[in-house]
Amino acid sequence: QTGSANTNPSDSADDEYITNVSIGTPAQVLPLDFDTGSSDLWVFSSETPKSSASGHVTYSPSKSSTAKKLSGASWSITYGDHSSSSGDVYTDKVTVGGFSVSSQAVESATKVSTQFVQDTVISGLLGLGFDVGNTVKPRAQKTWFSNAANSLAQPLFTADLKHQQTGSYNFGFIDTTLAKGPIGYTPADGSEGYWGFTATGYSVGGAKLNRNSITGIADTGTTLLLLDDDVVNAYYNNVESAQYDDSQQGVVFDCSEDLPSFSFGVGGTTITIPGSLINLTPVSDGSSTCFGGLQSSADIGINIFGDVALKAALVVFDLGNERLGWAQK
Ligand SMILES: O=C(CNCCc1c[nH]c2ccccc12)Nc1scc(-c2ccccc2)c1C(=O)NCc1ccccc1
Repeated sequence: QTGSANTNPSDSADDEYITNVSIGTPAQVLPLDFDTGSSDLWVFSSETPKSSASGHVTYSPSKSSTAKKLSGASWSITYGDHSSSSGDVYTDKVTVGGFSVSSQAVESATKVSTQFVQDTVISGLLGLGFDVGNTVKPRAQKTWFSNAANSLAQPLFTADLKHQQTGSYNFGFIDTTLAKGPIGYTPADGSEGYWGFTATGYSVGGAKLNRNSITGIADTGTTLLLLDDDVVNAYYNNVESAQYDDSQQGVVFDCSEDLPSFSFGVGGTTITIPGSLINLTPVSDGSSTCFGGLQSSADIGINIFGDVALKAALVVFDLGNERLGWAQK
């Protein structure tokens, strides 16, 4: 058994990726942000204040014959950017890419922060992190993938995110035709709920990889590639017009710059992010100043290989073998 779902960038900056999910009977289709950096499946619902839910597709458990209230359960999540949501919990049938989980915890939002209220292209998140990261109390719930894993042909999924094109999340199989290079595997550390791993070194502009390892997480729910200052400086020292912009809270440069590539070693293979993927977007419409896709992780305390890095690879999230696979695209 397998599943395969298309995923699309939400806007011209590839800020997030939208995947349609069917919940309940009859199916209610919601656009969700699949997030390997968290472990809750939460949605805008009939219980979300009308003013907050305006413009969003919502889930109505009362309209689903298979919905059941999970009595006494609640959830509350806050992300590093201080966005947050909370609410109560139902179980219902959830289908992703043609594969169904009959009794999935669907976390209904009774409160959502402004950031999510304004982000009307998504109706919530589908966490693909490890179950230990789930916020439901008094008993943590399993992610959709964790519930599906034992019935899938293989207990793994792949992410194939693309710049301004349709990509895919595949469950239970690896479509190697999506990759150009071999898959390099490395152990995954799920103890914090994230898909943690260590890159063995990095290089700028196609030079030979150094041996400075980088430990971080593979996070489809974060837009940027967030790394230590010494790595970020080594990269932008090659970009003539690069400078830190206080108002933008990041490094910006002339949009006309020919950016160098950034490579990292993982599982015996090398993943190269073309410079074009690091030129993320103009700081505002029509501006000739662009915002970098590589930024500092200094004030975060964790390195995040977000969408900017993931777009360069086919990434295998292999729960069965507790490992991550990376292949150049
Ligand atoms: O939370 C996730 C994955 N889900 C994101 C869902 C989401 C959070 N706003 C959203 C808004 C829209 C859609 C999805 C999301 N990843 C991790 S691990 C550590 C941090 C972190 C910890 C401390 C400080 C900073 C980050 C984050 C983080 O906050 N990333 C988002 C971000 C990272 C940097 C800048 C902005 C956001």
